[in-house]
Amino acid sequence: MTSPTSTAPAWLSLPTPPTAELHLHIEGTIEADLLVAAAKRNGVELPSYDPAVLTERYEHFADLQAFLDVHYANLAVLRTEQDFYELASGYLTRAAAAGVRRVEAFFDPQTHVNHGVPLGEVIGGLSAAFSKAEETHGISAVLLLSFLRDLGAQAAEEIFRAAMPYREHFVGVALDSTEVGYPPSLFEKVYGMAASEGLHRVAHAGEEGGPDYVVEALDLLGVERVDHGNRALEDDDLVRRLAEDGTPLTVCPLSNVYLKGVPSMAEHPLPRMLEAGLTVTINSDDPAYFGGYVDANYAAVAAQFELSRDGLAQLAANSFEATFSTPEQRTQWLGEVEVWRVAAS
Ligand SMILES: Nc1ncnc2[nH]cnc12
Ligand SMILES: [Zn+2]
Repeated sequence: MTSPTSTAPAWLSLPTPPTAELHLHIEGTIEADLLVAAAKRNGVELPSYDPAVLTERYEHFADLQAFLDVHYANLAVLRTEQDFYELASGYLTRAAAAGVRRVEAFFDPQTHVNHGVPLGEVIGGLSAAFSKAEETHGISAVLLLSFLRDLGAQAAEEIFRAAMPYREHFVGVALDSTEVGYPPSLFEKVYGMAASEGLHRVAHAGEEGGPDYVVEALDLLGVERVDHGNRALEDDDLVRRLAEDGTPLTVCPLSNVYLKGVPSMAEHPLPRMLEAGLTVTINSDDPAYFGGYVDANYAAVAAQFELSRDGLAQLAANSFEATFSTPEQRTQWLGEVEVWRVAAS
């Protein structure tokens, strides 16, 4: 994997710009130490209890599905409200060190409910950590309830109804898991239900699915951001539309390399996205699996594409502009980016 080298410009040694993280699966932050500890205390079998053996597998995913198979198997270790609290607290501690000021994180309730964990324990643990993130870590943190597309539309509607008693604990809905074969059109009804509840809407599209998946997410689900969106580049009209509308893409560079969406960081479409005038944001997706947190993603693209400090500050500003936050919060964070940009010169 690409990492900053000794030939990197001096300003790269400065911390990552203050940033928002808008494409982060909270379950994808499960580091091997929590994985092993939770497995032991909950009596869940793992293929190994050696963190080095467990994480060695993460270097060799053939594609998205190969990752998801390992990821979902690992998540069987999470059983109690305390497990979810520790998961979220661990992430927030690492995110604060990586420069994150705002996180809008996905959680996949269906995974846990299907493991027999009550929904209230999942949401209780995550939201307990998130609601004190500002005080503890200086991070504004909110949740997006994500539907597993491969479980289908009916299951999505069921979990959505079940989550309504916890409505105040999440600000939007999302769509993730196996993409190809599960187009956004299947989820039009549940996204309509979410819109009626005043929830924000985002969806993974164009990670492995074609540009038609991105068009459907925009037209049928009414998404305000596209998660990944890489394959939108195959459709010039779509690229023009995304650029004109300023629709943010939550791009995950290291994830794309680890899951073979791109053959190498050198071939990542980020420069083409920027040239096309797309509103790109940088994110970590599942950082426990893909070589690092959001700072590692900034560092990887900065080193690979020799981004200027202004370029990095623009990516950070895009991330804050793309948040579901208040104008006052955005003004505050954009000011912090400007301070970073000037200090980095
Ligand atoms: N990159 C990704 N794409 C789709 N679903 C996911 N779930 C966790 N990470 C994912
Ligand atoms: Zn993702």
